[in-house]
Amino acid sequence: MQLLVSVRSVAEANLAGQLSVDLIDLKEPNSGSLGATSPKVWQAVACQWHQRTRVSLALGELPEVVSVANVPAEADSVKIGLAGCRRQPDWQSELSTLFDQLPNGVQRVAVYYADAHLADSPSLEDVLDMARQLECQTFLVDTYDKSAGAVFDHMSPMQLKKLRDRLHADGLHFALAGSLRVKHLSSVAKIQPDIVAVRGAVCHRDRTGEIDAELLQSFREQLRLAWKLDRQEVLSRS
Ligand SMILES: O=C[C@H](O)COP(=O)(O)O
Repeated sequence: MQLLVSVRSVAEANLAGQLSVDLIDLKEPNSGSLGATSPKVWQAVACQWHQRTRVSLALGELPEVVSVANVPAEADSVKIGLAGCRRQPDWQSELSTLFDQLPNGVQRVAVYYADAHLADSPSLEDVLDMARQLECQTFLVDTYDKSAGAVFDHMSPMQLKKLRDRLHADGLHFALAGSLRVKHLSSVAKIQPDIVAVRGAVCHRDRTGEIDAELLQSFREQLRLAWKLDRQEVLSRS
């Protein structure tokens, strides 16, 4: 299990990097669930950190992404949200065109919004189909409307566990996000995603505040403990 932390600036990326998170994810929280930071920040962070940790980029929602020309080759992966695409017939081919323009080696993340009805985004089956067709390496479940609860308000742990099994059978990594908090970690540990992705839980106030080193360290420790406890329970039952 790896920890991804979304950061909005070079300073926050440096903090997350110094605390050895597994993935530094660049994202502007004031611009929505997958809001993009500037290409200048992508470049600076990817160049500085790519040899020590993976750097992922949020590029925004598909209808507003016009180009991926500024994505640095040092980035590990990119994700593009699908809000507003549910009734757009060409969303998959538009996404495919953008993915094909990425620098070699930059991985593709498929994004499914658990609150798809609020995002007007494609269904789970449609996003799964796209992930296979466009050869995505990771499948992210996140929430679009951060004021409408956490991921578990839209999908049950059982649904997420079944999804993880399907993704693993297809050779995809599973990343789980959506206003995850310490109180959710025992459920998260049972689901066993490959990547746990957060921002709000490790910020002052809310996800638009600043990342706090102590909150980040404490969240990571709680995640480690929840994982350990779950593994012990599994072993004791077997
Ligand atoms: O990719 C992960 C997201 O940035 C999670 O943000 P959140 O924890 O505030 O929902």
